[in-house]
Amino acid sequence: MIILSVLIVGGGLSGICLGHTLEQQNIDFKIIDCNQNHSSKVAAGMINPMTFRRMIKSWKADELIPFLNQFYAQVEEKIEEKFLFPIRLRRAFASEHERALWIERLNNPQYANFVNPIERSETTPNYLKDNFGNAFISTPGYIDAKTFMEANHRYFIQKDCLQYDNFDYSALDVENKTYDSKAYTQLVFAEGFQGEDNPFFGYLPFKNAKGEVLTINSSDFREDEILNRKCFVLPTKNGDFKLGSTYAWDTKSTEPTQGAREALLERYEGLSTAIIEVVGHEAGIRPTAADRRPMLGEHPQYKDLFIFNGLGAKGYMLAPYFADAFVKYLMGKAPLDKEVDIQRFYKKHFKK
Ligand SMILES: Cc1cc2nc3c(=O)[nH]c(=O)nc-3n(C[C@H](O)[C@H](O)[C@H](O)COP(=O)(O)OP(=O)(O)OC[C@H]3O[C@@H](n4cnc5c(N)ncnc54)[C@H](O)[C@@H]3O)c2cc1C
Repeated sequence: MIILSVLIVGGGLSGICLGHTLEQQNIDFKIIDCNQNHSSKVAAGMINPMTFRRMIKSWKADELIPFLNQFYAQVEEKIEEKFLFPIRLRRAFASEHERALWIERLNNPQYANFVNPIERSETTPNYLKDNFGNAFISTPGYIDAKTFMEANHRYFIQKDCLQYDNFDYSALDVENKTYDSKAYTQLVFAEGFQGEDNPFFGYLPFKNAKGEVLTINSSDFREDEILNRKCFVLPTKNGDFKLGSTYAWDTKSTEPTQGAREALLERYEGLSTAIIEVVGHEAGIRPTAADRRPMLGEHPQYKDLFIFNGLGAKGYMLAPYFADAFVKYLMGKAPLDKEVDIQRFYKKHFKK
């Protein structure tokens, strides 16, 4: 039997999903988190299985969706908190071309789980600027990110599996596998965008993307659907709505900006006529790899030193599935998918 004691640095979505997966396998673990989250907590938490640009399924959607449905339902039951809200996603087509692609997907059985017939005007909200038609995407809905984070932190703190602290690299002895003089068997860095400053993994091609989201009020919006075209309007359990989101690269600032606020409101004006009031504005940074695939795996020189990062813009969709794959890999049960394994970057950075 393998006895592991895993130290996880970072208690965002990645650290939490790893924690639950390790707990399921009866593996001892501890999460250290500095309690300053700038991604998982501000995320809209939308699960969107389509990539609209080319109107295709997003990467691995067929495997990820059933997995996350089961995973989040189990976590909700375990921690006694509801955070996954099933709701449909209405796509307002951006062009005739997009509408035509949608009709092609409707005739393709491989898309049967995700696409639905084009909506009639009677079922379309009157506030939608509906130039090319619209249709629903079947999705599990959205995760209320703040509830998810707070409830999971409470759960792991109460189990003594999470402590708030800044990870001190100078207290790490990678040769003897100790941190702060305490032994671990494996160490996983799940630090989100701050991973690019990690002294062991900072060489990886991070291409982090800042994102901003507004919280808005409106008495007009339907509360039973997410609306999407160039921006999204997502109802929350508190009765307000999230309007998001922007992308900006090459910045480490987590401050909201006037420019992003204006950009979101301009996109909103192209989507809907409903009167809105802005009541909040948040920013965060999506930890993203240059090739937009997760970055998972072991350091090429230091054994038992791992990274779990790069979940990008669809973390809530990817994390459950890849936490499971990663724990199997830690236990020596299965190799990592080559597309996510950081070995894909070794050649460039390390000679044999
Ligand atoms: C505006 C915005 C909107 C988004 N919308 C969606 C969406 O709708 N759907 C979706 O699926 N995804 C969305 N995402 C993406 C999603 O939020 C990310 O993929 C995911 O949160 C990444 O989680 P993570 O745990 O890897 O990183 P993080 O959430 O950044 O967590 C890393 C954690 O590590 C801790 N940490 C870092 N360094 C240290 C250290 N040295 N010591 C101790 N602790 C440390 C930090 O405090 C933090 O808590 C969005 C992101 C943003 C910014």
